[in-house]
Amino acid sequence: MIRFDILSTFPEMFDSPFGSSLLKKAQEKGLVQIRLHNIRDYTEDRHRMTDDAPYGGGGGMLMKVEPVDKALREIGADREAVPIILLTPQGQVFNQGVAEELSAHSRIVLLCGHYEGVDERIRTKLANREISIGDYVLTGGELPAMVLVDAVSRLVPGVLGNAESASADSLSFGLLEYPQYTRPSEYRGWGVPEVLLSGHHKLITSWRRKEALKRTWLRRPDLIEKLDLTEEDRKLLREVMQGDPE
Ligand SMILES: NC(=O)c1ccc(NC2CCCC2)nc1
Repeated sequence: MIRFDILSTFPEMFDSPFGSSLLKKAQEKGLVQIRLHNIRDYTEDRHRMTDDAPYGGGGGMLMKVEPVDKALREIGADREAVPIILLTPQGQVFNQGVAEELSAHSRIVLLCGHYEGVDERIRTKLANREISIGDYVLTGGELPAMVLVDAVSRLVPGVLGNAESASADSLSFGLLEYPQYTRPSEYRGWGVPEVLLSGHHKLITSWRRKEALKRTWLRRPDLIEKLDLTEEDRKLLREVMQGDPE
């Protein structure tokens, strides 16, 4: 069971991604709980302002610290034990390893910024982690929050059917996915590799491992260095590097 508290000025953005398919089922099964908090509900001025102009001038508006602080105190997130994550391009780059690490927590708080940025005190005094989903700038932290919730939730036991168990993810083993096929075995002259139709599980497993190594080596050689390859892997990789047509 994992509980996400998401602070946002646009909570309605989360309705559809969390209202369908696996994430909806996961909530119905009580495996994942997602609570949305509208930062605007924690403003105290008449205009319910959540942003203001930056000191020192310059264009754009910044997200104010008080409403975020009041929201955090309301949900009672103990800053020591709970990851309070600000989604920001300056953060630690999110990947499968970070998703695995976060899935071990029972509670995660996500702060979604907006406008040109957030008051620095949100970063230094309220959040205790910063995560980026990649090197690009978005209008808000909501989409990164959805990505994080999706990637972490699917690792919670029971969320994925035991068939597609998350542990079988190639990225969990640091490799890209091998080619996958389903019926029909022939379509418009496009066939399926014989080995997959052979029912020979040992051959299928090594074919898949080799294809994953080949694809990773060709597309993401940076991932290869991080692997602790078995002797069998090295043999397969040598064949791949020699352009073995197999
Ligand atoms: N790459 C990212 O994960 C990311 C996160 C937040 C963001 N924009 C937000 C940050 C504060 C104001 C808008 N842009 C990009």
